[in-house]
Amino acid sequence: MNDRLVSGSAENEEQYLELSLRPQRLSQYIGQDKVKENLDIFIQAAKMRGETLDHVLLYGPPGLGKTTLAAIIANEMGVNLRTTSGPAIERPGDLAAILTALEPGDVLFIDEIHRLHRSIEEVLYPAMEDFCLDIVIGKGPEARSVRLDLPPFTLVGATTRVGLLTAPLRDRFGVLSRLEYYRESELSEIVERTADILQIGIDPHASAEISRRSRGTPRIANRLLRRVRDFAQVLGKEAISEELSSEALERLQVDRLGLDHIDHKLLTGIIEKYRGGPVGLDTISATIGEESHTIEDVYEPYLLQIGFLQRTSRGRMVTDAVYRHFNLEVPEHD
Ligand SMILES: Nc1ncnc2c1ncn2[C@@H]1O[C@H](COP(=O)(O)OP(=O)(O)OP(=O)(O)O)[C@@H](O)[C@H]1O
Ligand SMILES: [Mg+2]
Repeated sequence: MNDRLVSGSAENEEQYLELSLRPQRLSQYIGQDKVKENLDIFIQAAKMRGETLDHVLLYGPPGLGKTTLAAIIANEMGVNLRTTSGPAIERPGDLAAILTALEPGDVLFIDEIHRLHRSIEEVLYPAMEDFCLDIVIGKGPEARSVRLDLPPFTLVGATTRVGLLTAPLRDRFGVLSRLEYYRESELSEIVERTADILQIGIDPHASAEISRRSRGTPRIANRLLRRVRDFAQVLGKEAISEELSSEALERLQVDRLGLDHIDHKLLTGIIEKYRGGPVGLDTISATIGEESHTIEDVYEPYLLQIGFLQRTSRGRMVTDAVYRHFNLEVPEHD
């Protein structure tokens, strides 16, 4: 799935590139206006009171800027950012070690927080609520619990699957921010900003075209831009013209809505084999050979967002828009 050009997740080498592309301040963070306005107020208020910022949960599809925002929060608060992730914390002791090493006010970023083990979550509850740790020393009848004070800190959690978070954990976040897919105009701004950093010129029509094909996702926009830049470089061009970008995007086989061969397989599969649906997720999964949870987390959200798929109680259905997109005759409805 990671060799997919329009995948929202980051490939390995990409993670390094992204570091240099990440905006550092809230004012440079494009789009997500509501999330930004709220955070701005909460950050200012916390700073005025000289307190730490309340715990923040960021959720939404991959590549929309959760990690970026976590770093911005730390920057704006003027504190250190400590980064870890749900799967990286294997034992309660690992988390205890991280928490006791924090300095007052620090931001602790836990990526993929839905993957934290339950026993580790329980360590987190008193830490988030009362800034303390309850540790058990010894075993059996000798065992006793010791309470350790922690410095006040801000937990920033990120997840693509907020539904998997337990209620007690979710309830301990004071700020819940849902990131949305970006508008085309916002993506164009992001593409132009990135082109600037990469020191290549770009025609506004070209950045608009890249944005249209980026599934509302900055990571994909930046990735398509880099691939288009490769074409420009090889052809010895100093700027990306409209013509060059359309030709390059055509060759990259990302269609005009940013759909690739897997989306095509999924959508035409439902049309050809199940007359447009409804059809169950597991059946789709077997038909196209992708795991159900991958379909649910990775492929489906954007197709739902653009109104190409509908979720019904009896399964998934394609909409008329899909038939039109593939130049197929729209079936009659009764
Ligand atoms: N609002 C934004 N303005 C400018 N660039 C952005 C914005 N949001 C994201 N980006 C760029 O998109 C890329 C991906 O963002 P980021 O890594 O923060 O996404 P993410 O939500 O953490 O993804 P994942 O769920 O895979 O962890 C980064 O290179 C970042 O520079
Ligand atoms: Mg991230």
